[in-house]
Amino acid sequence: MLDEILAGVREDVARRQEEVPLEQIRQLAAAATPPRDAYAALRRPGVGVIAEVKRSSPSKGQLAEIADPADLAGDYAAGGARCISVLTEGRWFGGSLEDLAAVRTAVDIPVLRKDFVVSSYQVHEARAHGADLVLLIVAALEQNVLVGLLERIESLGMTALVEVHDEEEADRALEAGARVIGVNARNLRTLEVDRSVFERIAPGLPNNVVKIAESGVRGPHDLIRYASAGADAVLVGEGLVTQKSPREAVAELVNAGNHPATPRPVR
Ligand SMILES: O=P(O)(O)OC[C@@H](O)[C@@H](O)c1c[nH]c2ccccc12
Repeated sequence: MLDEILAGVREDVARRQEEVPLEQIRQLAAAATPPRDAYAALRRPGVGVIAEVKRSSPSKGQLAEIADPADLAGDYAAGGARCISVLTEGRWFGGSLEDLAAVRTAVDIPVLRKDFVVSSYQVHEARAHGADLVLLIVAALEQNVLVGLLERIESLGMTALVEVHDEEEADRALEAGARVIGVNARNLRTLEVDRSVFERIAPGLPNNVVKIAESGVRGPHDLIRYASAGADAVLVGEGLVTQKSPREAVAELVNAGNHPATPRPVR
């Protein structure tokens, strides 16, 4: 699955780059409104909620229409989300860079560009559309490319969220210098969800690394389970976009994350 998605992404990037060349997107990135400090936001006390704008997924097809992503993001922020994640991949997830830009102007919290980033062009593009955080998927990148992209993201003042799915990838993320690591419970090759992956990997990560549990959060009890294993934040898509009131659904998770009985990471 991952390889098929990546092939489409490379085609789409090449097409966009023909229209807006690298030099131009660099200038747009340099002129963009300054990045917000996502690292600081994610280190605040309590388990944070990163709420995702996600229309479709390769495993489930369409999840929600989301006619107005800015509106949804506003609801997430009102519910107490720490950051907003915006899927910008179009073919499988139904997202776009326009969604990212619209969300960024609608909220005052950090915004993640969630995509399959394989080139520095996409990093500048992320910044040009307002991103504060950029996802890097270790399974999709050679080590030297991972290192280069991570440095590029941080040098533009953004934060890299480095996604892993097993111990070997976690070691590669640390070696690359990641300070925010996301453990995806979903295997991007098979699309299967295994919530125990976070419990296996998180205890091996250093205290100063921000740990994010990604995928499979259906409600407060999954958040508490991830928190017990050391999560600083959870990243939630399907479990929010399919709710009648996404704002209340976020608020419920945020309340669970702030509850005195909910474990919090030691540092
Ligand atoms: O909808 P869920 O199960 O709450 O998952 C959200 C998020 O973790 C998922 O969208 C995701 C995690 N890593 C990714 C990488 C690419 C695309 C999507 C993702």
